[in-house]
Amino acid sequence: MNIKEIKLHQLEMDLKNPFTTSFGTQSKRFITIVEAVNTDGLSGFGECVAGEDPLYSEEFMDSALIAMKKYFAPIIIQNEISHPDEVWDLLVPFKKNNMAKSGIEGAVWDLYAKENGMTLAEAVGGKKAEVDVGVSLGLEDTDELLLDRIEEKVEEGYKRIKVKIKPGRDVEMLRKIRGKYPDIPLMVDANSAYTLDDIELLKAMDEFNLMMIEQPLAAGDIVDHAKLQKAIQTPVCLDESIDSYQAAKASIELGSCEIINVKVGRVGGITQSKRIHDLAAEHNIPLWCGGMLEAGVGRLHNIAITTLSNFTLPGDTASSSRYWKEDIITPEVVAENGVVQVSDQPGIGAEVDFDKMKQYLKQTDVITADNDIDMVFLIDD
Ligand SMILES: O=C(O)CCC(=O)C1=CC=C[C@@H](O)[C@@H]1C(=O)O
Ligand SMILES: [Mg+2]
Repeated sequence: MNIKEIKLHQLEMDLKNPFTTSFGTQSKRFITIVEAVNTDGLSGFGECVAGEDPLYSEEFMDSALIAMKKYFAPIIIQNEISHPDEVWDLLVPFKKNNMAKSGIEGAVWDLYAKENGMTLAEAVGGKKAEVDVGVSLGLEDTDELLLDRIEEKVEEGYKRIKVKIKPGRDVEMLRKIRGKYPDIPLMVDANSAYTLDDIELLKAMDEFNLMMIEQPLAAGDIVDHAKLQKAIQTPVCLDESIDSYQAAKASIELGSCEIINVKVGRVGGITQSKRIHDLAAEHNIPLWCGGMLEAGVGRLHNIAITTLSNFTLPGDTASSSRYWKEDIITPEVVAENGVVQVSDQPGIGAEVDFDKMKQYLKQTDVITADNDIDMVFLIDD
């Protein structure tokens, strides 16, 4: 592959509806679209999913942008790459910054697939022609408003409903949901809002026949998650805790979860997602692909990874129109009856539409071979 420049398109996009979790409410996304251009002028696209503030994880948009600009983009341009799996090895001396790494790596994956006339799904080794999707609903001011939202999404045919919970908005809210919808595939996501002191409350959720409870305890608490999983029947699913292959391995060995939510950005990209996929498959731990309120590029990457066989549970890859008045890709992602068709076009399978993107674009930085890797340390070969 001959990558001659990397462009970092910085977007500010209004969400159609504010999204509330146990750690706060957001109504905008600041997203960087990474464009890797080869010497023939062909472009591959990735998306950096870092949050606006370091609340979901330690990474945030400004830190990720600096990491991409200062380190990761120049390194990718200045090194020979024959396959995108090599990106991880080139970046491995740099600790964490996984969402920044993944944004860059994603663009290289898309470019690689396009250079080889393959879909991104084929390039990652996926076989499915369509994937099942669910929907993730934020907290609403009242349970009644949440029930309205659920009704809408059930009617749209999503394959599972995920609702956010936090202390004070949990058991009673779930009782109302189950009262109205005794049988829908339902799961909850706590975004680390509880501790083991809440074990009786978490046990009480067993009565709701939930598909899983996602990330009830702190990200670093894989030991406590193992204790919790032994005490409750509801499968624990880890999200924030799984920030690497090693974290996945430790969590599986300790019995900290029965399900893993793979977010490509959180684990450092597609190559690491595949490693976690294979490890989980060996241990019969089912996966699903979590969302980060992505624009179209990230959404298509998520669809591609979901085509791997052990992504057996519906992911968060809902229709573009659930999030945006207008997405930046043509065609947009459309879920019909909870199913998204995987595009048969090369790479991510849709065009990044610069005309549409213009309305959101704040700035584009271009990194070329002339950009030095501005480091104090020298890295040994
Ligand atoms: O993209 C989606 O629809 C999923 C949104 C979602 O649930 C999340 C997005 C970003 C950070 C978190 O709040 C959260 C999650 O924890 O999964
Ligand atoms: Mg989550």
